[in-house]
Amino acid sequence: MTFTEQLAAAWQKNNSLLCVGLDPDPAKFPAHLKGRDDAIFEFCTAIVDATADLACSFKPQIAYFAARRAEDQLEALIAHIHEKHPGIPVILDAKRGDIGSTAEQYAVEAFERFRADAVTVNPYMGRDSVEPYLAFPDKGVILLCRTSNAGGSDLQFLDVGGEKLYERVARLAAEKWNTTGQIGLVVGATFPAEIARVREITGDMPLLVPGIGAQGGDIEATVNAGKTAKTTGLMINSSRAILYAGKDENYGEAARCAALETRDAINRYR
Ligand SMILES: O=C(O)c1cc(=O)[nH]c(=O)n1[C@@H]1O[C@H](COP(=O)(O)O)[C@@H](O)[C@H]1O
Repeated sequence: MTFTEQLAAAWQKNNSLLCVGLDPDPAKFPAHLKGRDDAIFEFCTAIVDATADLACSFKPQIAYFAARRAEDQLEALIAHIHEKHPGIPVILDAKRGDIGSTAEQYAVEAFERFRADAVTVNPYMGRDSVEPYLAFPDKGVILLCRTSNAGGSDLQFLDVGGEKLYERVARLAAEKWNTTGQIGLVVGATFPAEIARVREITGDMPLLVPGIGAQGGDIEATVNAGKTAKTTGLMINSSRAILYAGKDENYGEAARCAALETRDAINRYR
């Protein structure tokens, strides 16, 4: 099954457009996990097990693992998701971008080492920097387009011959690069007008939309701007608001409540 087929099945099965982001910060872990060698794995698997039936995808952010020499725990976490919750795609958030020969190694890292179903990629270096990921036909490649941070406008809003740079990225992706149907785009929930514009340019392309929850993006505006005719098409990511909803041993339950509330809030506007 390809990433897009898996995602479509998960949207249906869990009646959910919610992507649960896995950004484990040990400084925010409950006290009973502190000091444990496997704390990151333990923390994340409890969140995954508590929310898997409410999510359309999981998105581990690689920096949170690499910064603590915990790539082995990331491997084990993704293996756990595939084994215990088959059918829920894993997007490795790595935001890679480099010349083709190096991109080939990043693709092997994401898809063979970590066994992710999709990876986030920075399109700044152009088509040949994206192609090595597309060589894995079952995998998804999610390109940064209009990011959720304020500074995203520094470059993404530049005029490039009558359109903004993020619009050019969306158009290149939809009209030229997506010959195999593997590409998706990142568009921040903090910019609903741009979500609508990207949807207009890209048809039914899956959009990863971070920025609700901790970054304050509006769920109603996000869903209205980004949903497709089938009322899907979105992976609306929330990380901190779910991960750290609880502070003690019951953090899994608290995460489940936050995920349920978010999934249902999203569904109200579909
Ligand atoms: O690619 C991403 O996932 C991403 C793109 C973007 O424009 N903005 C953004 O916040 N993200 C990621 O989405 C997550 C947002 O986390 P919360 O703000 O805690 O929900 C982090 O892992 C970010 O790295």
